[in-house]
Amino acid sequence: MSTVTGVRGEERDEYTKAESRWIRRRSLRLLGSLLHPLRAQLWLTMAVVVVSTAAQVAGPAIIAYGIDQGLPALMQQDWLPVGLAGLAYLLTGTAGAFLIAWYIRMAARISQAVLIDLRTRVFLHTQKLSLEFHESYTSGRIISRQTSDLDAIRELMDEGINQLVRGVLYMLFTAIALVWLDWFSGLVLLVTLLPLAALTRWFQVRSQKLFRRSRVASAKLIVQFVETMTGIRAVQAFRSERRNERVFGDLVDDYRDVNARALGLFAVYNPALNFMGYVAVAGVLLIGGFRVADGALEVGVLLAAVLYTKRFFDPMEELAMFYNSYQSAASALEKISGVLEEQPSVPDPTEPVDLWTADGRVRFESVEFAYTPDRVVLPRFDLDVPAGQTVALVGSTGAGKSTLAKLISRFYDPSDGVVELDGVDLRRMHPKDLRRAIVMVTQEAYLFSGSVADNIALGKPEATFDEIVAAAKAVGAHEFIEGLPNGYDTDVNKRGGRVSAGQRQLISFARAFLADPAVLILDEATSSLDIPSERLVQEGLQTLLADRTAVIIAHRLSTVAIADRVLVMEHGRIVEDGSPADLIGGTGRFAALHAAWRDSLV
Ligand SMILES: Nc1ncnc2c1ncn2[C@@H]1O[C@H](COP(=O)(O)OP(=O)(O)OP(=O)(O)O)[C@@H](O)[C@H]1O
Repeated sequence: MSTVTGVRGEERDEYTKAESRWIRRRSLRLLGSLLHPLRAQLWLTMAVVVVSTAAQVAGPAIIAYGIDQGLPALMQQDWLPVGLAGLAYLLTGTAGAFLIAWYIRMAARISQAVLIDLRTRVFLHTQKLSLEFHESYTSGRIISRQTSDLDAIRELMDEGINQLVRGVLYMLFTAIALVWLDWFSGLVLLVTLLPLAALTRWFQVRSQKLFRRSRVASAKLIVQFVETMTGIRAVQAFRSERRNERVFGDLVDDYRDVNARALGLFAVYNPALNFMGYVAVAGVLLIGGFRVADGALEVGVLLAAVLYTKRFFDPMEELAMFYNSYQSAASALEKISGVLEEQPSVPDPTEPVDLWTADGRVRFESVEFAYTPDRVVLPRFDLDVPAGQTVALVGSTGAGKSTLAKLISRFYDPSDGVVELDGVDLRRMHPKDLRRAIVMVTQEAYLFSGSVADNIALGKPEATFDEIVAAAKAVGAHEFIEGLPNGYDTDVNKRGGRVSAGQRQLISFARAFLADPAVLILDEATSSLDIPSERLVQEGLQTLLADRTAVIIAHRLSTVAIADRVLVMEHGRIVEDGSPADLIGGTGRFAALHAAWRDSLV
């Protein structure tokens, strides 16, 4: 069922029967795996709710006994039956209340356990998924999974199931009690149930469609919100607030319309439900009344029948609501189970090769790469980077530089051929060894919330403070860090702790220096730095590159100059390969590029 495996087909409105079945099974499997560890508690909770509902339903039958048996006896000065009835009523009521309290508490505990398990699974799993997944599945969608979808499931677990179990049991026991007490009144109730079933079906079909559309509309709102906020710099730079306002306004309108229509359905269904309840009670009372007059029915039984009929309709409204929270939760579970079904496209090896210390020789052998099968981005090529060499990758935008870098860091696997580190296929290396041996420093030099020291220590979590300071000193970051309000303890994402683009890079250099990988891949920031910052970064870079293999996606002339070797890429091919001096002296593309660069500096 490749059309709906993982997150494929998630955005679709309609599915074929086979696809729906596949998705439903996947959701059920997930639900099963979540509930399995809790099965003992589940059984106990079920037992408690059954007994407590039975205790609650016993009320009217006890009243009937009290009236029909107790009152005549009381007239004969025998107060025992009435006393017994009163006591039994009180006892069942008290027991029912205590058991319900117990049930609610246990149900809440189960629902909390399930939700925390699910939330953790989604977080850990999405974190583990390869870059390929995250490049196409936007953060807006992931946030939707973690927020509104988990909320929908929480709502169902906390309120919906509670209502369903208690409601269904209540109706079932009430119906049984009614039939047992007086089957004829049961028959009257049954007759009113037929139009009610038709009405409920009508409501379900309509509300299902509308609620599905409402969920799609709300997910779109979240995605639009997240995209605008993540791109807030571009939004403000291009003054696209107006446009976003319009798009957001349209989405809000859609959302409001569809919700208004869904709520309109309740405006029909709920009053109709109430009305049917009144009709049923009137029917039971009228027919029962005649039978009492005929002496075919006792008054107490009639009263109990009326009470049962009335109570039968009580949970109905909540059950109709349940259907919608069930729908939301089911669709949320479908999506979450899809995300959890996704597998990392770069799987961990089953039998990893031991490569504790790496020298840093990188080799591409007969490698070909395509993101999608229909378009080869890197046509077949070989490349050998000896240990310790600094290679600068240059080329026009879209030439494939980042793609090559991503293959070395194994964010992707080649479509064909092998990428090796010290003669070992990257696919056979343990992820821990791989991450220790090969580190990629990305353009944006991402800093996480926390202190500067924490951010540097990401490179080596067990590092001592002295090691952190030594790393910062080595790349020339120590001085500016000392100058921050709280030095190494400054929180980088708090007001006052903000650091400049160049400083950000220095921190990420210190992080990489501390990690001390055999191979460093660096996507140089394109944003231009002022001259002092540029010099600082350049010096930091030199220290960082010493004694290791380095592949730099170079955007600066000064960086290319310190490289041992330059690779010029064009349309996915390496078109020139040589030392900077040789290439500058030649007549190739790099010579032209270099001349243009130099001119731009004048
Ligand atoms: N995740 C992706 N899915 C599909 N195609 C991609 C993906 N990433 C890049 N490409 C395509 O692969 C080609 C090479 O892109 P790549 O990012 O490697 O270029 P680059 O040389 O690093 O460019 P730049 O200097 O602009 O970053 C481009 O044509 C791009 O459209």
